[in-house]
Amino acid sequence: MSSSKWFNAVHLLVCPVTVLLGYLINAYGYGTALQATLNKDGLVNAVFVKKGWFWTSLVGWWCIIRYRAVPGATGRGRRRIAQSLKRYTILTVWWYVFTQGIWFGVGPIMDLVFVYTGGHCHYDVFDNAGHVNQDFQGSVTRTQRALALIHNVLTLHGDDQDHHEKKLWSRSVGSIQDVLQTAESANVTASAAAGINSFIHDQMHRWQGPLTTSAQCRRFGGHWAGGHDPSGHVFLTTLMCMFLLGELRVFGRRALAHLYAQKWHLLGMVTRLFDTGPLWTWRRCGGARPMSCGARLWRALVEPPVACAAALLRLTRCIACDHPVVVLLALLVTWLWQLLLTAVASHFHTVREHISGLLAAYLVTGVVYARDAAALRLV
Ligand SMILES: CCCCC/C=C\C/C=C\C/C=C\C/C=C\CCCC(=O)SCCNC(=O)CCNC(=O)[C@H](O)C(C)(C)COP(=O)(O)OP(=O)(O)OC[C@H]1O[C@@H](n2cnc3c(N)ncnc32)[C@H](O)[C@@H]1OP(=O)(O)O
Repeated sequence: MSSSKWFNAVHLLVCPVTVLLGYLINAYGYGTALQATLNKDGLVNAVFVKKGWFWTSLVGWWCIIRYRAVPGATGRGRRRIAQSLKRYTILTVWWYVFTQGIWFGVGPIMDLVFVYTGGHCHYDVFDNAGHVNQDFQGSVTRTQRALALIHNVLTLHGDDQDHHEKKLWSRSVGSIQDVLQTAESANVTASAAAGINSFIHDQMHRWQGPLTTSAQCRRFGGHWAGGHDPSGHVFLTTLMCMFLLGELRVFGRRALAHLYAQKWHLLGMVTRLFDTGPLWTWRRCGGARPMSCGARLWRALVEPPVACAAALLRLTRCIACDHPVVVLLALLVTWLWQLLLTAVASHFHTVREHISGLLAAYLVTGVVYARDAAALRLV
């Protein structure tokens, strides 16, 4: 099988296989340990994955420009960049309309599918036993944050309640206050729980509405539940992996050849990072002309971190400027790892919601790169 066919196979299969692997990990009972490493509010998810199209755009375009065809072939180089820009623009528009919004005031496709299949922004704060509903926000931190927000909105509109609502209003505010102060279950009876939930739901939709997208619902402390919710994470990680692998086809050979040609230079830069241990330096200070104790301590304890920082800076600059394909591959591995975690985290989404997120990204990127396959094969 030629390398081009291999690459084609990897490009087409890596995302579906990663999702399938996640399901197999769950099926064989190893999912719990992996799910424990998952943090919705963690740095990787909040800063990288959720803003992943920005990072993917940045690194992808830097590689496309850095590894563009040799200056001599300007016509072909310009044509390739124009083709990459066309593919990138299609995928960026698709990313936007599927996850961010179709138009001003119109939610993204993933939320429209959800709403039209019966989904809603719920406020089931208390369960039938009068405790805070565990499924309401999924974590204590998020629940506390959501309840504080609901409490502020109810307090702000306390005077807007008519006589009948006043009683419900004070009971709702009181119950939420109990939970916020004691972080335990409020003294809400089962019969009262449903009434309080429905009152909070109506108030939040009245004062903070319309809550018709997952972003608005999340922002105003609601729980996005009840419809078919295509997984935005599966969609986004698949779209990013398919884009990076697709463009790697354009410059991958040249980038990896350049990396291979400088392998010893890079290896030397990496080993120099570790060549600064204090004991190693202390031994070297012995030598023919033994140094004073103070001078040896300076050489052993102060110079090594400085030398290590300088070596790290040189290596970072070399990779970022001369071998950005290393950063692209690191991003690719990160997105695939996050895709695996999302597939393993069965409590976030059903399999069908994963599959709809996957297909939404996969079909568009498949068509975009299949259309350019002939041009890409010649690269
Ligand atoms: C044309 C120019 C050419 C030249 C370009 C040159 C250079 C380019 C340089 C720069 C680029 C400039 C322009 C490029 C164009 C565009 C730039 C893009 C800018 C951005 O990019 S600006 C980002 C704005 N956008 C946000 O700021 C985030 C908004 N948000 C979302 O867009 C969604 O969020 C999404 C889609 C990320 C996920 O959608 P979703 O929420 O539906 O996800 P899903 O339902 O699957 O997950 C259910 C729950 O499980 C949790 N979960 C699942 N898997 C998990 C895992 N593995 N680890 C931890 N938690 C996980 C989730 O965190 C979630 O929990 P929760 O939502 O409560 O956190």
